[in-house]
Amino acid sequence: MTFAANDISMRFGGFLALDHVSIEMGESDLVGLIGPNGAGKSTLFAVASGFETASGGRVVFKGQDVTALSPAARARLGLGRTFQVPREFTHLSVLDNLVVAAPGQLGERLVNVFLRPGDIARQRAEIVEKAEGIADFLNLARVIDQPSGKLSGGQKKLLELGRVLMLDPALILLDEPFAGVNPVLVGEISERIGELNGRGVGFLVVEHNLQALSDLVRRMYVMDRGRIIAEGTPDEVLARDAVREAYMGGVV
Ligand SMILES: Nc1ncnc2c1ncn2[C@@H]1O[C@H](COP(=O)(O)OP(=O)(O)OP(=O)(O)O)[C@@H](O)[C@H]1O
Repeated sequence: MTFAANDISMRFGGFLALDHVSIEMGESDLVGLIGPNGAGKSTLFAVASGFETASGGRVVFKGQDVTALSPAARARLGLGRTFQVPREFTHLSVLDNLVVAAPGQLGERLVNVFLRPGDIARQRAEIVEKAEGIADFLNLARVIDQPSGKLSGGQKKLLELGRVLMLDPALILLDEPFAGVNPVLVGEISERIGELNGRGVGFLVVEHNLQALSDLVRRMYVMDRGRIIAEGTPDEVLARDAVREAYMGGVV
């Protein structure tokens, strides 16, 4: 087991956004998380990645209790996330957006700028090379010098994925990778996720495009009103009455 959210509750005032939610993922798992608006998916992501502290429960990653760790500390352990609305620096180029996402850069500490300029240059060259490799893999090489604000919606999603890949993650929490993306790029993003998964990267994917998600993942959790209401293969889960009812009274 690589990742587990155990018995997570999240209370906002009198409102219980997460009600004893548990999910588990094995190594290199590829799992979906679906549910109607307001079900609690984003809140669960926020708790899993450390952006919110749950009212109860534990988050375990690679056998370690990470419940009290910051998002950055979790990222250093290999737990990465993307956001529903991409958070790239729009005025920076694609390359620079990837470069600044690399963790632990020597040049961040002023003392190193004076004492270790050679090391900084070497590290920078390595990071640029890694960023170029990732841009190639994501089919962003053509636009690598463009300001990222000029990218299409789908390219921004790819860049967001690229920024997480700079962390060498073992597990990526992907928040709506297909939202606002044209169908051709949906296919391309799915392919890249599949390839990364084949190389051992695990994914938990929140997505409203149930067709594209069903084609991608092996297993799905369904949330409704703060609870997990179903778990299984996409076909199993989408056939269940409770799931169909949760979605607009039966129209999935
Ligand atoms: N910081 C907060 N303060 C108060 N209520 C919150 C907060 N964050 C989320 N909620 C509430 O918790 C519930 C779950 O929200 P959440 O965003 O997790 O749902 P979701 O499943 O991700 O929905 P969507 O698919 O629309 O993104 C909602 O009713 C939301 O209003």
